[in-house]
Amino acid sequence: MELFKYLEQYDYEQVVFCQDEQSGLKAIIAIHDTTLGPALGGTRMWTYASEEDAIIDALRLARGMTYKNAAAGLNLGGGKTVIIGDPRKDKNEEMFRAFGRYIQSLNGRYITAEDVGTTVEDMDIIYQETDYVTGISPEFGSSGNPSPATAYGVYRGMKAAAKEAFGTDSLEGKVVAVQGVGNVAYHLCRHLHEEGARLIVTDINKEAVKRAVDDFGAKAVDPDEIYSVDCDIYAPCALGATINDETIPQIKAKVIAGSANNQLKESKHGDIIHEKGIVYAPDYVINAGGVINVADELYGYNRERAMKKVETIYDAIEKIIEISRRDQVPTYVAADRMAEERINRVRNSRSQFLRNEHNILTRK
Ligand SMILES: NC(=O)C1=CN([C@@H]2O[C@H](COP(=O)(O)OP(=O)(O)OC[C@H]3O[C@@H](n4cnc5c(N)ncnc54)[C@H](O)[C@@H]3O)[C@@H](O)[C@H]2O)C=CC1
Ligand SMILES: CC(C)CC(=O)C(=O)O
Repeated sequence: MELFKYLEQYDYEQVVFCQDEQSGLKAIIAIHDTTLGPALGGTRMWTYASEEDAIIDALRLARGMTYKNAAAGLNLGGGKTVIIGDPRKDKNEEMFRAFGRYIQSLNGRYITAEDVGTTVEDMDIIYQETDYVTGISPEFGSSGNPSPATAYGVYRGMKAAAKEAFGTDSLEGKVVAVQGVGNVAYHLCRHLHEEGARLIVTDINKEAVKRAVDDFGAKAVDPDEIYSVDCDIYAPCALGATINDETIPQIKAKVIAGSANNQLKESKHGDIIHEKGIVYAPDYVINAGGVINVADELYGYNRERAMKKVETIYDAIEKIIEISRRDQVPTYVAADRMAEERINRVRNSRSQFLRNEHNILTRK
């Protein structure tokens, strides 16, 4: 791939390749934009088919964080890490310590947290080497696992999208097809079950499926079947790019609302679902609960304050739907506009000669 051409196209600031032979660490830290503040975004550990796939994933996820943090009103920029490896087999303490030292070397330009394949325990190890990590154990005064907060935000955003599609935000009796019932979606299923929604679930991990079936009476289907099931709402909660040329013709849902990052394979897929009349809750707006929660740590964590802000994801989705209607654009375009307007306002108001050196990391 022509890396610099790609970096230029979306104006990335920095990419750091981290290698530690002894522990097996191979990681890519991508920092997209720090206009609003230090780049905050989680660390994903995954087995990629190629190094190029890993780089592209890191870059796409980092850019998504710039938009997510901006749209959520956080004073944070966008970044993300991917560690190449199998989270079930390749993790070790030295790897996360080595990674922590790389984060420390960036001096606060990048702050990490959990993502797919990493846990609170991994963040605790990183914390041995750097202060620039969130989502560590509550014993350290931190917010712990961000997934329940993410799930609550998705639940709130799903209700707002349902109101647009069905005329009511009640999810009682609605059929929700959930793809991937991992950390976030398990908690999402709990909220939906408590409200009386009916669940259809799938996962490549059989234990995760069994837990949702046992705990919430969900119906299980094979991974390939989830797109075509009869449902009101499709909730993509696994990996990205599941809204694409192959899946769109199969989807019967009137709402797409889930936690996965980068759900649209390409922008054109956002246009296609809009033309089909599907209400799409833009991924980085609806799944901002986790980052809102961990970002609160930077001011001294207060769960009540954090969750109050997570609740407002309902209003954010309502606002985006309103802009989409008013400007006759798909919801993903409306969300991008909202995020870009905020970044540009701040960028333009910054003087070259009066830089603010204030560091929001009060823990330092
Ligand atoms: N954990 C968090 O707080 C946040 C997570 N997200 C995003 O939400 C999504 C889920 O995150 P987590 O729940 O933390 O991850 P997770 O790893 O706990 O859950 C993902 C689940 O998807 C399953 N899966 C993977 N590929 C699949 C496929 N092709 N078909 C069906 N199931 C499949 C996995 O087996 C796993 O159970 C990810 O895209 C993540 O980036 C976004 C914001 C915050
Ligand atoms: C898991 C979060 C704390 C941050 C993040 O990386 C995300 O929202 O995707």
